[in-house]
Amino acid sequence: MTNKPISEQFKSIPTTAISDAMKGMNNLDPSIKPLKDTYKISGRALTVKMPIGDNYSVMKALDAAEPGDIIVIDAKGDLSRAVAGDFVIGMAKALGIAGFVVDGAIRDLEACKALDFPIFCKGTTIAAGNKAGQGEINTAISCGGVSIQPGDIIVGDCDGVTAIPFASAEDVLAGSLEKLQKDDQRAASVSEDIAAIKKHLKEQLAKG
Ligand SMILES: O=C([O-])CC(=O)C(=O)O
Repeated sequence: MTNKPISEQFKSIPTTAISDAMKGMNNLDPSIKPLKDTYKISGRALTVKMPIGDNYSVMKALDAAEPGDIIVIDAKGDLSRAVAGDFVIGMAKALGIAGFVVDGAIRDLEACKALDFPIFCKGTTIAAGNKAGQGEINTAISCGGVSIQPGDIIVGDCDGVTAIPFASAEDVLAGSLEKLQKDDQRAASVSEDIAAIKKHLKEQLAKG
């Protein structure tokens, strides 16, 4: 047994195994991708709901965040205004925030990559957001087509981002570990043995 918080126990598990354990139900839209393939995040969601183009509430989120939180932003899929650039991301990194997941865009791509802070987003843009004072933090949001509650567990890697409702985290963890073990057994059962591969394919095709 481990004493690690459950949100950290997902860090070594690929999103694909977590997705399989949840039957693919809570994966964010695949257009939300890491800026670098090496990024892997796992932590509790601090949610942000912002009107298109107004990133005031992202500042509120930075102010409220605890180290290890993942800022998950419902930016309504807008790609015309950035929710953050290298200045905001630099502050997030210094505060110990574990990552940004955005249904929208960031800017200052080169500088953001140089900060080596895990950002998962739909794209990049040039224009900054306004800070008009609207938006909410820590309320239920929809990000990338998935409902996310504050405190849900967010896991992201090179394949994308998935959200685990906190109440089902123990079950999903057990299901993901079981799936990983099955995947290993399946791979070992065929290895590079052509006869074993043919047998496996025959069994799969017989199910069709
Ligand atoms: O301040 C902003 O809203 C976006 C920005 O340019 C930065 O974070 O560098």
